[in-house]
Amino acid sequence: MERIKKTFEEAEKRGEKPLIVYATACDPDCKRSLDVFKVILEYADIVEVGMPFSDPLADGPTIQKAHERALSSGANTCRVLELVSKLRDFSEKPIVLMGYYNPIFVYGEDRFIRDSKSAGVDGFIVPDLPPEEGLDFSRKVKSIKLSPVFLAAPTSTDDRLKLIGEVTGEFIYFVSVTGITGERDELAYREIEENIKRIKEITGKRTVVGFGISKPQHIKQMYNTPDGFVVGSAVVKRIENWDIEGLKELLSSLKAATKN
Ligand SMILES: O=P(O)(O)OC[C@@H](O)[C@@H](O)c1c[nH]c2ccccc12
Repeated sequence: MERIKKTFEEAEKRGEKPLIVYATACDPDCKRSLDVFKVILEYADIVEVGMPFSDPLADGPTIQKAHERALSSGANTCRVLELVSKLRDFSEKPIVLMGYYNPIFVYGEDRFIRDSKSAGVDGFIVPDLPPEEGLDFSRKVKSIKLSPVFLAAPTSTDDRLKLIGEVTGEFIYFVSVTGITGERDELAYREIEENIKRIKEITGKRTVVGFGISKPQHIKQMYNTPDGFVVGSAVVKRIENWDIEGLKELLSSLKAATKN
């Protein structure tokens, strides 16, 4: 939890908001993925590493294909954790693992949490683990000072947000749309800001926004309210095209937008 907290606090002091960058681990394979994440770490404040899974139900076509590429290159939980520990060798930035529950269950929940901690993971996003079912997971993760990250959606009721606030760790992830991951031209800025205000009032937790963000203007249009911005599909698209220069340009323009 420490690295994440420190990142938010330091960004706040600098008058910035953390840029959280998602990519799928081992896309297109574990070796090249290490190089991709090294590039990402030059720009991102927090890195979100996706664990490849055959049925990523919250993901749109761009990220689905990334999961497929990674799986066909032989990715599995051990290799994802190996990748994280290699990243840890040269960066102290927070690393949050995004993984569906099934592979975690198969690996063994306790073993997974323990091995993630040794690899240098700071937090977990498990999109198919609702807060009601995530109490145990949350307790275990918090007890070793890591951060469970729960999702809130535009449809979350006040009661549900209260529960989400209790089980989540350092921050909440507000999903900007009721739908799947993927780039969007425009976002419902005012509605997003109203929802995030409501979430922060009810839970007292920092709240970041993701789903659909792919341009600096998206961040600028709602700069004041969220505590951080997540970008995924736009990044994964550059990886799919193996356009590393394009990836650097994208990340540098997005990072610039997170500075006030
Ligand atoms: O791809 P987008 O629309 O930029 O959204 C971020 C998202 O990719 C990343 O946070 C993520 C990837 N898979 C997820 C599943 C659930 C929640 C979040 C995610």
